[in-house]
Amino acid sequence: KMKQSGSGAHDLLLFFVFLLHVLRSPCAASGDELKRSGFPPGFIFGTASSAYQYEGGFREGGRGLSIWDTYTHKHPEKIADRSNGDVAIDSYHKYKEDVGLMKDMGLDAYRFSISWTRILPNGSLSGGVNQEGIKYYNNLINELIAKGLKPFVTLFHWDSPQALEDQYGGFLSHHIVNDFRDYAEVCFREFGDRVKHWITFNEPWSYCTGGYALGSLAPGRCSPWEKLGCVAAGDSGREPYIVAHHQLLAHAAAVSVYRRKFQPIQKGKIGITLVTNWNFAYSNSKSNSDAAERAMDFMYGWFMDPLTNGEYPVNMKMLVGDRLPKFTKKQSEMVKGSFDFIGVNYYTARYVLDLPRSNRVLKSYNTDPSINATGKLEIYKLAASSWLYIYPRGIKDLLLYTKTKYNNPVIYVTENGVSEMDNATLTLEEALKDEIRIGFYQQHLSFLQEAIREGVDVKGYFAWSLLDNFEWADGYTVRFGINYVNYKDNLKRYRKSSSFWFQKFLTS
Ligand SMILES: N=C(Cc1ccccc1)N[C@@H]1O[C@H](CO[C@@H]2OC[C@@H](O)[C@H](O)[C@H]2O)[C@@H](O)[C@H](O)[C@H]1O
Repeated sequence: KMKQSGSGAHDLLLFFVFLLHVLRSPCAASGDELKRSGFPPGFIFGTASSAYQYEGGFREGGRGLSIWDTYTHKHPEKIADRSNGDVAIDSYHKYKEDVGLMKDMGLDAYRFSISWTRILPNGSLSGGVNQEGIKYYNNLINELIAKGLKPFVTLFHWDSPQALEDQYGGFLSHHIVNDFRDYAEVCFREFGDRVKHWITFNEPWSYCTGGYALGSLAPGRCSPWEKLGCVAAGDSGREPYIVAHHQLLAHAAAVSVYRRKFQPIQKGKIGITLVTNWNFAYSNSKSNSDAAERAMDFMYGWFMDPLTNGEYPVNMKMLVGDRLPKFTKKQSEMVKGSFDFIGVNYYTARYVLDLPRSNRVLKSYNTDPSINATGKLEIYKLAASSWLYIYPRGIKDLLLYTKTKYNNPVIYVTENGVSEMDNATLTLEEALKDEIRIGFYQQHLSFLQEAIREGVDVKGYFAWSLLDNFEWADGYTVRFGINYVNYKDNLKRYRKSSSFWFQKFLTS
């Protein structure tokens, strides 16, 4: 449950502690101001969003139902304010205004996702292609290009077709590989003449653990004994690994089609977006250092190892055993190297301590790593979202770790941001003053600049998020927007202080 921030004095103390941290950040200390010109020429700055969190119009334009429509309609108790994305922030109708806002801010690009069931309402190609859905995304893409913005398109941001969930259990079945591949091919064909940056999946870690081990995201499955209020009985010790395996195979199948049939002509780039905490040892004991390595392997290596080496991390093979699916030789070769870039979503960090291995019989992704990942005072919890401890230098550490461990891949930071609680007692004017968010971006961009100067091949950065939106389990109770949405007045958009700060930064 979200912790309401305490009294004003508490916030003030935290803010001063936070400022101390800012003053410790290298760039501020060395005095060389953070400037856009400090980034490489051609470096792309954008904002990010996703279909279910922004569009609304859930039954308009021929759209088929996704698992998030079903999950929120059947289980409103799983959402903090019992809300859903039926209307969301109505970008389905307001996208021209939103693109105008991006232009006013001086942004270079916009990362958004395509709703699979707007294109294929029944999930599969045989179920029919929805021309109205194609029209909507053509309109959005054309508007972006007309305003000088580059579209970065995510094919899957958690909104699986309900029809495929009903037909064969969605990502629990290998059948989804071909259906996802077919969906991706329709998008490459219809939009690939203008879309030159494709992201297959957003955060497979979140989908596989939130949806199949933690009960925090649709389809909300987990082992009955996990007592997480899951809405369906699953198997926390097997299903997350099965779903991840099928997402990697589906990703590789889509990349293979793109490289064979479209990339030679359209000359775009394709990748995948992963999320991870920066997990580091609570102390430099061997046991805690090993625990930190396991934490990185179970969250990041789970996908980065197969993508880079064609195999799951040794730590996972050892601790998950025969519950971890195996790649055939052909599958391993398809997954290995199946990207032109990696999208990295960075939000937060964790101290990690070793947990003695338990020989418990009830197996779960949640206990397999045998770690205790915690925040600590040095990692400031200023965000509304209880999991979001702010640790700016974690973005640099994570990017250097990626460069060193995974052969220096091309990287886009595809999400980075911070939230505040929706607070009904604030006036609109007060709600627009998001100084903490400005500090968050100043620090993270400073550490990002350092990582680039130390050789990490980062080509762009996307802030989460352009606008306040439907934040999954937290509904509309937390706000990540650089721009404000007034849920009480026709979803009107207002620029927060951070929106003006970005505009100034982008011309500095
Ligand atoms: N939200 C995550 C990862 C995650 C998953 C389950 C539980 C906590 C955090 N990743 C990205 O973070 C963004 C911010 O996530 C929010 O962070 C605060 C949480 O309390 C809230 O539920 C979540 O939506 C999402 O909006 C993007 O769609 C998603 O790509």
